[in-house]
Amino acid sequence: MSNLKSVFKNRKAFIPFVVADDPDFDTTVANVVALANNGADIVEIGIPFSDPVADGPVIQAADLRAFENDVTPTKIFAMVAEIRKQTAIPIVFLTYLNIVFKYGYDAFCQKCQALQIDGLVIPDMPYESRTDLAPFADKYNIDLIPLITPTSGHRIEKIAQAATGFIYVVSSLGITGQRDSFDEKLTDLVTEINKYTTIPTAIGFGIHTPEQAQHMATIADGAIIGSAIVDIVAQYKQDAPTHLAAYAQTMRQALDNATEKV
Ligand SMILES: O=P(O)(O)OC[C@@H](O)[C@@H](O)c1c[nH]c2ccccc12
Repeated sequence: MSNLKSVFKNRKAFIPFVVADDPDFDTTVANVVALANNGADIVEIGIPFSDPVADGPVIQAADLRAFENDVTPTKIFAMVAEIRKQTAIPIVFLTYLNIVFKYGYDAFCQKCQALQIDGLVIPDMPYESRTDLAPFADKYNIDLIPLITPTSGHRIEKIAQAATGFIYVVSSLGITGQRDSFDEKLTDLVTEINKYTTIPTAIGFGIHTPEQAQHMATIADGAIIGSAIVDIVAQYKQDAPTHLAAYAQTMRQALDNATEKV
């Protein structure tokens, strides 16, 4: 079984997202370790890209800070190597296809495997375009985590059936960032996905409070939290790890309180 899929067996998954090299190399390492030690089940590490079409202002600003530090995939692989000295937590990269293409599909996936990166989330790679990268992901046992959105419609069946690891359910249309309310139809979307697959689902986009996380975990198998985490990093900079630890514990508790509704 995919390492990622097995994460969801025992509890609702808490999946925080950080931007690599924001505010710096060492703090990124410390942030991931703090999240891992305080209730995260998978950490999503963002590899900044110059044209992040799906990202809202909070994550775009973090990308810019990382670019000021001359972030590159090579530097991020070195960060993960440091992280791996301290935690075995499952990690997925979130990035855009051009980053992987430029590094080389084979070399990138090989490097991921060497660092125990379990999956890739690539928001600008539609399901239909995954065929170039998929053979390399398969070769090195990397899950390509698909995104399903409220407008995926008739494509849901084939996306769900081909999925490995978990499915990233995008809560609402638009860009990343905090939201105050969510469409009631989200439950129907997850129910529809579950008709076609037993792969776990995690909901992301807009979740920032423990109450929202708990609600999402009654609908799906986990919650992905990005901008709220990146905001804490922006605010506390080198002191972020202790603040992230406290936030992670709150989210962990909220997810543990969730009971399955569907
Ligand atoms: O920031 P939010 O609203 O909590 O959403 C998660 C998100 O940040 C993370 O998964 C993500 C960062 N960049 C993305 C681009 C596309 C899809 C998802 C993402």
